[in-house]
Order: sequence, then C-alpha cells, then structure tokens
Amino acid sequence: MAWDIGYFFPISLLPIPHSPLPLNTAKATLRLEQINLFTKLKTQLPGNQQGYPILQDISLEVFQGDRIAIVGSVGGGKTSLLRLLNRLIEPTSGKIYLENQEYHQIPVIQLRQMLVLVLQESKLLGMTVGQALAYPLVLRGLSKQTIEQQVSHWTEQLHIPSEWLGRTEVQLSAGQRQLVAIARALVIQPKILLLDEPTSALDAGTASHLMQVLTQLSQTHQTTILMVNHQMELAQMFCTRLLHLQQGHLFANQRVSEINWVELRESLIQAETQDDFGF
Ligand SMILES: Nc1ncnc2c1ncn2[C@@H]1O[C@H](COP(=O)(O)OP(=O)(O)OP(=O)(O)O)[C@@H](O)[C@H]1O
Repeated sequence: MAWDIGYFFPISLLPIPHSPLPLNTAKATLRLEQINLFTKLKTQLPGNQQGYPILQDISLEVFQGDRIAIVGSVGGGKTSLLRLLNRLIEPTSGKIYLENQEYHQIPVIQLRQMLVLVLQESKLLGMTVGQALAYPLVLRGLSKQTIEQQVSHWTEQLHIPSEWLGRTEVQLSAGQRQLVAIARALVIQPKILLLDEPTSALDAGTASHLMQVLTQLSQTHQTTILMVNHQMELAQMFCTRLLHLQQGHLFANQRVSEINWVELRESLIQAETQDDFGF
C-alpha cells in the first residue's frame, strides 16, 4: 500500500522528543509474586477495611514468546490484571518484575516502550487513523521512510484499507476502531503486548485472521502476548498457555497441552450460571 505520511501528518508540526525512544531489543519476562488488589468502595462493609478484593494471591511467570489467553467469567479480574501489568493501577500488595527488575524501579515511560496495552475502548485523541498510527513512531524519532514502511506493513497485515487512513474516530465502526488500535500497538513492535478482548467487535473471519497475525508475530519476533478473550475457539487457536481467573483467584495456569477444552468450557458456563443466579 503506497501512502505518504506527510499527507496525513505534517512532520514539521509534530513535537520533537528531547531523546528519541528507540525500538526495543531487550528480552521480556514477567514475574508476579503474591499480588493482591483491593479496591476501596464507598459502601464498605463494617469490618472490611481492606475494601473489595479484585485479585487475590496471584503468583505466576510469563516467558518470552508466550501467547497467553486469559479467560474467566465476568468480573473475574482479567482486565484488572492487564491494567496492573501496564501500571495503570498499583497492587495493594505483592511485587511485579520485568526481567528481574522490580516494577517500581523502572520508569513508566520505559516500561510502556516495552509493554503496550490495548484496551477495548481506545481513542485516537482527535487524530486521523494515519496520524494515530504514525505518532508513536514519530515519538521514537524514526525517519519518515521507516514510519511509512512500518505503518504500511502493519496496515497490510491487518487488512486495513488505505481509505481509512484519513478518517477520524467518529468515521470508524467499533470493529474498525478495534483493528486500528491493535495496529497502533503493533507498529512499535512491543516486546510484550497486552490485549483486552481484541476481537469483541470483530467478525469471525477478521478475528480468526487477527489470531493468525498475532501467532506469526510471536513466532517471528518472540513477542510475548497476553490476551483476554471470552471466545474459547479463538483462545484455543492462539494460545500456548492459559490463565483462568475466577473471582480474583488464579484458578488454573496451564500449558496448552494440559488443557481439557471441553471441561474448561463447562466450568466457565457453570461459573457464569452461578454468578448470574448468585448460587
Ligand atoms: N475502578 C474500580 N472500582 C471498583 N471496582 C472495580 C473497579 N474496576 C474493577 N472493579 C471490580 O473488580 C472486579 C474485576 O473487574 P475486571 O474488569 O478486572 O473483571 P473482568 O474479568 O475483566 O470482567 P469482564 O469479563 O466482565 O470484562 C469486578 O468485580 C469489578 O466490579
């Protein structure tokens, strides 16, 4: 796809970063040790001064190149786990390490160069699609040619047509916005990619294609991917490992060869039924 970034984003108008952010070359493994997350609600129960438990005693390790599906019934703590990993929120207790370095010792900007979170509702912040895709690369001080190559590569990979590049957020459907948000994360080639229900607004064909692109990405670049997904067939297609969160507890942490998908589906349906009817 041939397009000129200058058409969408006059480079001269872009902020020049004081020190360009390089693309990452470091390894990326994560370790969580006894993570607890409690949220203080205004209506706390008497005697429950800690607040409402969202995640409890989560310990796990994530290795480079892992493709992890995070599943569980609604409110199980899946999104909260991703938000913790991106430091949008802090744990109440416990520690998180990236490459053996404790999170608090890593400047947030450095952490987020390596690790990118794509939430379900991502905003283009008033930019066109072309501008939004180029912006993180401009911040990294890359050349115009490299930016155009990267954006072209990932828009092609995700089957994003060039007509979308001049559109703003309101001119995109929910599914189109979701694909653009994923492309914006992929252009910077993060070492760790955190995806919160990336296929919730996509049709079956596009969702399945996305799983193939992500699998290929992790195989060729050793990208570590953690993805929350309610669609078991997509999780099955994509993952090398599965985390099952149930009411804030890590109910299972299994390699793909250990997973009994039939039992897993049944246990998820059962948990949802219990949640719905308060059993
Ligand atoms: N900011 C917050 N304040 C209070 N409670 C919160 C907050 N964010 C999340 N929670 C609560 O934490 C629990 C876990 O929420 P989370 O969004 O992590 O679950 P989830 O597994 O991603 O759910 P879903 O599958 O529905 O997206 C829920 O009970 C939710 O109500």
